[in-house]
Amino acid sequence: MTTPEQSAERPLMEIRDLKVHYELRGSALARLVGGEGETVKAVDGVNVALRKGEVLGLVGESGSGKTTLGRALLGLVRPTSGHITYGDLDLARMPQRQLRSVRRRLQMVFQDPHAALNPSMDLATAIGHPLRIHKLVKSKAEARERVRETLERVGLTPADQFLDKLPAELSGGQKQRAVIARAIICGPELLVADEPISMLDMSVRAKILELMLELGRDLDLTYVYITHDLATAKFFCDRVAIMYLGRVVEIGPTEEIFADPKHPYTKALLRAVPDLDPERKVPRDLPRGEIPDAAAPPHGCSFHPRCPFAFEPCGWEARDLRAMFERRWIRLGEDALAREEPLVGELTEVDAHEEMVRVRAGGRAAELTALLEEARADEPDDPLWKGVERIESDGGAVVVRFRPGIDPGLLRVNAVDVACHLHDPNLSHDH
Ligand SMILES: Nc1ncnc2c1ncn2[C@@H]1O[C@H](COP(=O)(O)OP(=O)(O)OP(=O)(O)O)[C@@H](O)[C@H]1O
Repeated sequence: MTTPEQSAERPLMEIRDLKVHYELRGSALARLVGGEGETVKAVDGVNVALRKGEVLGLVGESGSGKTTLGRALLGLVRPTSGHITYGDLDLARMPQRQLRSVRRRLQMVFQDPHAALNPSMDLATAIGHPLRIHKLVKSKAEARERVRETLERVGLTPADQFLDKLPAELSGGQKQRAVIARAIICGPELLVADEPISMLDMSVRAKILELMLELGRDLDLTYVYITHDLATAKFFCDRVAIMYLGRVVEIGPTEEIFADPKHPYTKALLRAVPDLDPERKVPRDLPRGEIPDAAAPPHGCSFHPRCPFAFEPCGWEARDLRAMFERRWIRLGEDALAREEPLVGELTEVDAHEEMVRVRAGGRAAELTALLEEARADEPDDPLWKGVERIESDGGAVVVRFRPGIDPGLLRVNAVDVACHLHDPNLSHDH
């Protein structure tokens, strides 16, 4: 059965299995010894259908891939694979030359209005520029008239007083209004707004968002709003997509995401709101660990090393065991480190994505096994232990085997799609 929502009109844009991977060349030394560069998976398999007229928020910590995804939607970044269907076109595969003509309909509002405007160009020239590029006006006078109307629309009034101004003569809020004017002057359908208010004074932030909402209604715009700030996402967005390491981990109506977040990462982000420090990008109470490196994302669910609810299928690997020891030594101090580190020395060098780890214990296999059991007894609730299937001796070595990890896909729960095994009725767990 299709719900009214599903049977609604065709999406404005459909993003399917989109990947943007960057090849890093690697250090000179690594290349000399034949090593390969790393690949940063900035966007790693995103599926989203953008509905006409909606405001979709892309929310996540720094490095989660929001900007890369937003830029890919406008053809400003070449995807590695996947599709971006816009009308009958696939923007992911279009040659740059053809993309240029589509870009009139797809515009971006940047974070820094000071950098977005050429300091030596007056507003009439700067805002009118796209009209001339896309040959939408016949004369300078016509362009000036269109700019005048657009300035009125964005609240830079009386427009005549702004036409000949230079950016330096404007306040931050006025500059962002000018940037918005330039973005809407060619009649776009989609605006990707990347942190459009984060560099503005607190006093003008709400006014800019209100202006964008008003323009959205009047001009039938669709917005992708990129932010790490959940408070503004709650105010501004119809739907929110929570991103983590290049993937959408939860997406749904803003109201439901805020009232009943399903992914442990979304829950952790929401606990950090309201926030007294708007500059802080990483929620203080996020579970252990930093956001991992996008060049070597964790196995299975990328969030599992930080997730307090992680369980058997979440993607345990050798690195998690090493991280457990690092936490243990921070907790127990120098003495434990001096005593235990030589025993698990090889383990601390393990970096691979391995579902098993073999540590040559140099004749001390029994001691190492005992240490692992001691660590488990000390912190039995550490989710890592759910992932450890077996610890066994093999000759002089100790082998730790992990349960096989499964990559979580998006599952529908109420009105929300969430990529988390906790919500998969086919996987047994005790939460
Ligand atoms: N041109 C590039 N070359 C290599 N890596 C890149 C490039 N652009 C982005 N990345 C990497 O891709 C990942 C995602 O970056 P992106 O800027 O999209 O994230 P973000 O969520 O927008 O972060 P922020 O909020 O800090 O802008 C990061 O690890 C980043 O370092």
